[in-house]
Amino acid sequence: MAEVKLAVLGGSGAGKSALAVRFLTRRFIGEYASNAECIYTKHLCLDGRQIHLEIYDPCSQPQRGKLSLTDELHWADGFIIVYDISDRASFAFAKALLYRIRESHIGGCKKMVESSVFLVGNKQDLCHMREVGWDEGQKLATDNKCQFCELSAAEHYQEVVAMFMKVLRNITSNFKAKEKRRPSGSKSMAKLINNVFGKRRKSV
Ligand SMILES: Nc1nc2c(ncn2[C@@H]2O[C@H](COP(=O)(O)OP(=O)(O)OP(=O)(O)O)[C@@H](O)[C@H]2O)c(=O)[nH]1
Repeated sequence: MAEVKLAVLGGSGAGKSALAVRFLTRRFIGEYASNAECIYTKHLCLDGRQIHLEIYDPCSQPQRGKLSLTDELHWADGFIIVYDISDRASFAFAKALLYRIRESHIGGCKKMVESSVFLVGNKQDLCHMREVGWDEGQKLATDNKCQFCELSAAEHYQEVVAMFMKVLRNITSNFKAKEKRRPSGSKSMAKLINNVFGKRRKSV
């Protein structure tokens, strides 16, 4: 079973917990304890493939033992970067997070990292209090070559599921691409030995 680790990152109050819980339980819960980070786990079937999913939802309150951003970058296979369309500060925070992810693209090649990052403008239902335009979000995503959508964890269950499934598909296709790229050491070594000794044996 493929293990997928997804970090949902963003500014305080952007709706990280609301999005994760909405995806996992279909329910929108108004208030979450913001002093606890959690890792939700879920088994799901994606295109016929069993996935063991871990979703990391950090807490915004400074806390002893809390994962640092560097830890989060090393831990996750993919990222959902959330901002609140009615809060420009959360958009600035999302921009800084995207920069850090691009700069750190640990292990994976740049393209793979970009495809496993999804920028989400949450709280679209608060359009009367909008501070960040859709086009600003789209431009930030284009500049960072990642996917983008605006939605509302409060009102859009289907859109939330579709967004999570899209980023999970990208992550698992990255896994397959990495598998293909991995030089199968044993095979190439066996081939090398065979070529060397095989030839010699033949010539004897
Ligand atoms: N109107 C509206 N409110 C939302 C939406 N998503 C989350 N909220 C509210 O925004 C507040 C913060 O939501 P959380 O999910 O706790 O946000 P968070 O990013 O996990 O917050 P921290 O844990 O403090 O970092 C809560 O009061 C939610 O009810 C949404 O789509 N629309």
